[in-house]
Formats: sequence, structure tokens, C-alpha cells
Amino acid sequence: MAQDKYVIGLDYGSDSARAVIVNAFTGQEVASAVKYYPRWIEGKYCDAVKDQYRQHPLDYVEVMEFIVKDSLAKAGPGVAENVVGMSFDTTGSTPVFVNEEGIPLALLPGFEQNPNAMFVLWKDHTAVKEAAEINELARKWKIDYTAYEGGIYSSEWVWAKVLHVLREDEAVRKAAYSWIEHCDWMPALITGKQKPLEVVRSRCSAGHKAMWLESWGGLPDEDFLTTLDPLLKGYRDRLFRDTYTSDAKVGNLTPEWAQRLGLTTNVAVGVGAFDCHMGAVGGEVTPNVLARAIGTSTCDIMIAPYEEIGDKLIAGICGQVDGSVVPGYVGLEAGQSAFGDIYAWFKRVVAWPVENILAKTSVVDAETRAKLVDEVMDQIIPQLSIEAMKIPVEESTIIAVDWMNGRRTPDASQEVTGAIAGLKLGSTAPRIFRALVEATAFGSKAIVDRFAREGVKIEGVIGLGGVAKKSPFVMQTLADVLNMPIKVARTEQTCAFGAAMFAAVVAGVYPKVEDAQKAMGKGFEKEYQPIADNVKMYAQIYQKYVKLGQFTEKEM
Ligand SMILES: Nc1ncnc2c1ncn2[C@@H]1O[C@H](COP(=O)(O)OP(=O)(O)O)[C@@H](O)[C@H]1O
Ligand SMILES: O=C(CO)[C@H](O)[C@H](O)COP(=O)(O)O
Repeated sequence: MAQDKYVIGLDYGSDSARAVIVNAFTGQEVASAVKYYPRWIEGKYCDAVKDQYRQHPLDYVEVMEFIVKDSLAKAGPGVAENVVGMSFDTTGSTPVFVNEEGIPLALLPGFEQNPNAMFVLWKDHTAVKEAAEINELARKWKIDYTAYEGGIYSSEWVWAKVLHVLREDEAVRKAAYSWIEHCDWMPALITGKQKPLEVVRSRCSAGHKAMWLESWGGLPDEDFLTTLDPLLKGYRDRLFRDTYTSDAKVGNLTPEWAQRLGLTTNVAVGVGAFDCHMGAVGGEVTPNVLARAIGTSTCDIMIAPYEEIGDKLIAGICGQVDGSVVPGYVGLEAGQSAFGDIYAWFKRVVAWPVENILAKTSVVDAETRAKLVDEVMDQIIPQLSIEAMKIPVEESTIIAVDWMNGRRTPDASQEVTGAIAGLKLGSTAPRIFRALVEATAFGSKAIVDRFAREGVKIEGVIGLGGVAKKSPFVMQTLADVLNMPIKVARTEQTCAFGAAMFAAVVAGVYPKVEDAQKAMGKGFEKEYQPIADNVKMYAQIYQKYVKLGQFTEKEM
């Protein structure tokens, strides 16, 4: 019998990263490990009031070493030496400035504590002004470089972010040579191909976030960038012309990284991509099916055959890119800038006395106090869900809008804000929580409706990600609001699993990712069916959501 071969999929989410070791022949999950980013979880380098969210490169490196070694230890003997491939997915656009050697500036002396020298996380919205300038210039330019990115450039994306940091920070400006996305830096680091012009760049990040298009000759031309701001002079030449889909190999693990991770230099490392794109692959996406990674945010992915999409431009989404999901298809991306993050925000609001009064009380000893606080914090969302679920839909008289972190799709605007209306003295925490869950579902419906309006047929919905797994309440509400059945992917870590499928292709186990999907895929664990009575009621409540959104967009 042939020796088993193993692959590792690494998924870098907003708060934590996980590694999954998978048998490349059978798709059996052998072991996994997860770890929160240590500096991030302490709230370092972030300022929510300013919409500033930065992540230190050391968080990514330390977590990688831990999760790979921990999962290998759990896998037991005979696995490490037979790992043949490794691929990454990360959040995005999450770029960092690097020096000529490709080293993120925060790893250099003098920059260790400078948030501008760190990765600018996708949800950082400090570059709203720069995004508006990009949109204004693109409208007037001979080529509308935003055309394949839904027609609106967002402050979540790389050019807005790098321009903002260049303007804000003279020290970074002087030290910076180029920039790199998180999904490209991880493979570059461990294969020793870190120099900016040697980095094998992802089609997914370049196409969806950097206005890269093959037929334009790659990135927007120098003239466009320097008209935007002369500070961008020379960057285009210090970046890339070509990009690669995730079935391509970056290189092999270097001896140093093989040793640090407990693997061998036989490990082939694949081109990275964004979490939801690999998640869609792990969730076995097919044409006309919307795969939704539902976690902190949502990222909604579809794939379309060339002959179906042709030259059609889909307005108001986060881009359509050849090969960004499955090579050989156009990948379409949309999403909500906050989904589970809205529940997390409400949890922080209701938990204010827990974190600020209970956490300081002297009524109990320190150990008991810490346990109490932890237990209350952990139980808030699950308990609110249980209570909110008991409220009949017809009593859903509180209406909320889900733009607490801006609106990613349809029609990106990070300037819009969230809202809660219809409050009364009887509006309890579970009732408000229910309204927030409904608002996140209504935000999803706005996306589905936009795809339909643009002529993209959706025949099925797949749910993956933390919320899809953890919350039957949210998923049932979503099925009712969308009036569509939703299948939930069986694999525990669908994004990491998708990365593992790509790793199997990169390592030569399968010629195409579709073959890896067939052999390794685990199917679905559950299907939520819309409940007809709820569907009718939500169709009416949705109109109120739309009106409230129009009001806040205009007046707030
Ligand atoms: N029981 C729950 N019901 C609904 N949402 C939840 C629940 N538990 C956690 N969440 C939300 O899940 C989100 C994290 O999703 P997850 O997919 O695990 O992470 P990430 O988005 O970083 O990949 C958080 O925003 C959190 O508020
Ligand atoms: O915008 C993205 C991809 O284009 C982000 O990577 C994604 O939304 C991150 O979210 P999460 O933490 O929910 O996985």
C-alpha cells in the first residue's frame, strides 16, 4: 500500500490562526491546533474609536510555530516526515510595508512598536479619505481601475491603506521599499523568497484588492498612482507584474523553517489566498452556489464559468477575478464588514459592568473574580441567543441596520454607520440582540438581491465559518430572511481545509483542485430550510430595514 501523504492547511482569521493536518488521499483530518494572536488579543496597536486595527508580524510567526508543532504533536508518529504540502489563507486586504529584503518594518529596530510598521488588518478603516480619492480619480481616468472591483474602491483595500500610512508616518515612508499582503508574506517567509520582486504574488489579493488585471498589464499605471499622490512614485516597479493562482507552488520549506516547524524541506508551499476564497473551495463551492464564510465578517464567494460571465461587470461587489477561487473560473467576492463582530460589539456593550465593576470587586478573591468574569463573558452570546430565539418573529419590532463597521457590499462605503430604531422601555437585551441578528441577515439579503439584479443566478447557499457552525439561531434566521435553504459544510475548519486541498495540488497529489475537492471533500452536516410563515413576515420587515438604511446613509 502506498505510503500516506499529509498536507497542512493554515487559516489566519481576524483573531486567531489554525492549522489542520489532513491525509491528502482520503481527506481524513488527522489533527488540528488553534491559537489567538497574543499581542492582538491584548488589544495592542489598535484604537477602535479611530477604526485602527494593526497586527504585529511576530503574532503571525509565533502562532504559526505553535499551531504547526502542536498539531504535529497531536498527529503522532509517522506524520511529520510525510507532510508534502502546506498552503495558507489569511484575511485581506491586510498589507504591511517592507524593506528591500522584504522584511516587515515592525521587525526592524526602531519600528517594533510602531502600528504603521505593522500589518493593517482588513477591518482597519483609517484610509476612508484615501479610498474616496482613488474613486474620484478612477472616475476621471482613461481606464476605470475600479471596474473589476465592483466599481467602488474601499478603505479596506491595499492602495488606500498604503497611501494613508505613507502620508501619516515619515519614518515608515523613509524606511519602506515595497508592500506585501499577509497571504503572500507567509509563504514568502518560509520558502526564503521574501525579496519584493521575488515574492510569488497571489492572484486573489492582487485582483480583488490592488486593481490588478492581466489585460491592463498588471497594476494601475505609474501615472495614475503618482497623480493620486507623488508619494506612490516608484512603488509599481517595486511590486509585481505577474500573479499566480493557488494551485501554483511558491517553493519548498527552507532548511531553517523545516527545522523550526518540525517538518522536512520536501514540503511544497503553495500560493496563498484570502480566507473566504479557500473556505469556498473547502466548502466544495460550484457555479451558481453562494459560499458564505460567516464569522467576524461575512465574505461571500461565487465562481462563474467564463462563458457565463463574459464581459459583464458586476456593480457594487468586491470584485470579479479570473482564478481567485478555483483556477479556470471567475471568482466573485462580496461580503459584510461586520457580522459576528456586531454580536461581539453588543456583548461588550452589555458586559460593561462585568468588565469594569465585577472585574474589580473585592467581594470575592482574585481567582474567583477572574473565573466569574470569564464565565459571564463566555455565556453572553449563547444565552442571548437562547432567549432571543423564543421571541416570535411578529414581535420583531426593533429594526437595526448592520453597518456598525461600514458597508462592504452592496456598494462599499465605510462611512455609513449602524442604527437601532423602534426602542421602547420593554426592549430587553435579548430583543435588541434579536434585532441585530435580523439586521445581519437583512444585510446578507441585500447582497443576494444585488447578485440577482446583476444577473448572477444563485441556486444554493453554503454556510461556513464560526457562526455557521455555532449558531443554529443565526442560521435559521438567515434561511428565513433569504428564503433559501442553507447547507453547512461538515468540516470544522473549512477555510483551513480548503488550504489543505490546495496544498495537495501544489504537492502534486492531484492535478487540479476540483480533483482534490472530490477526493478530500467531506460534504455537509446540516441544511436549514426556510420556514414559510417567517419568510412572509421577514419580507415585510426587510422593507423597514431598507428605509432605515436609506435614512442613516443620508442623515447620519
Ligand atoms: N454562539 C455564537 N453565536 C453567534 N455568533 C457567535 C457565537 N460565538 C461566537 N460568535 C461570533 O463569531 C465570530 C468569530 O467567528 P470565527 O469564524 O470563529 O472567527 P474569524 O472570523 O476570526 O475567522 C465573532 O465575531 C463572534 O461574535
Ligand atoms: O475581507 C476579507 C476578504 O476579502 C477578510 O479576509 C475577511 O472578511 C476576514 O474576515 P473573518 O475574520 O470574518 O474571516
